[in-house]
Amino acid sequence: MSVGLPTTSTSPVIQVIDLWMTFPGKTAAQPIHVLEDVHLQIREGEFVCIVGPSGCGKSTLLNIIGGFLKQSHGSAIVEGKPVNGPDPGRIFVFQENGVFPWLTVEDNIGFGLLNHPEAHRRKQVQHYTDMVGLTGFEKSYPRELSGGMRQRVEIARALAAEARVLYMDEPFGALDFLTRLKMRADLVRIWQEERKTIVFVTHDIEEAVQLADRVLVMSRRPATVKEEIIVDLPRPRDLDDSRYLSTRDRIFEVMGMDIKTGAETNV
Ligand SMILES: Nc1ncnc2c1ncn2[C@@H]1O[C@H](COP(=O)(O)OP(=O)(O)OP(=O)(O)O)[C@@H](O)[C@H]1O
Repeated sequence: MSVGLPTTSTSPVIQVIDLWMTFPGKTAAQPIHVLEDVHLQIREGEFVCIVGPSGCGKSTLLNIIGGFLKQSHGSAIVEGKPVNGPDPGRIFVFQENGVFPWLTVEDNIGFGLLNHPEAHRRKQVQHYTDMVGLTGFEKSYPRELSGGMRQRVEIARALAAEARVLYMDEPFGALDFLTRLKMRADLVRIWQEERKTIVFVTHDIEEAVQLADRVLVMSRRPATVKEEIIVDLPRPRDLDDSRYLSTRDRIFEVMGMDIKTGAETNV
């Protein structure tokens, strides 16, 4: 399925055309076909979540768009050019352990600005430290912070480095439930202030509906984009709103899961 842009959109910042990915298996006769015929477009400033069954290839797709893996076939075009390796303007935020343990919060956040004038660096660091709610912790080391605070450091570091695109792979996956809820709300606020393009991979369908402009639902492996669901709801989203709940239920349905029991259905 080809998924695209709302009709009012400008040209896409990310474009994936007929993308296939196969990993060599343990033997040449058993290659692992992961992605097949993936097409997608993401416009500047859009917040897109990718969901799908475990092991279907979500991280693989993100790693190809991010320049860490080379596809077997097809094109990944970002900011008008074929992806040919990572780019400092497009930053990954992973589940955990992305911060440098030997640097303080402020040095972590300012890490991408080492070549910039000191005054600019300090201003950026303070601005993003405040934005992610870490004011007062500038001199702390990561070991002195909670998991949620460490994720805030990572997000602030990406923003301070003036990333235009954020690739987020289960960034809140290691956090407890309440911290996840808080981080989601904060990420929405930050995205509304910054309007970066965000591509966010998650297992969590509720998280996707809470965050995204569009949710891309992938099929089982070899995966393609099975359906795109537009989440046209005002933010911050009311998790009891019937439209929120019906969007969530639709994604469960597309994924072939029974919302009440978690059992797979025959979709
Ligand atoms: N470098 C690799 N070499 C061989 N196989 C790989 C490699 N990377 C991923 N795979 C395989 O590709 C498939 C897709 O993996 P991927 O991590 O992209 O899925 P995912 O949807 O992100 O998974 P999850 O939801 O569990 O995080 C898996 O079967 C995995 O074992």
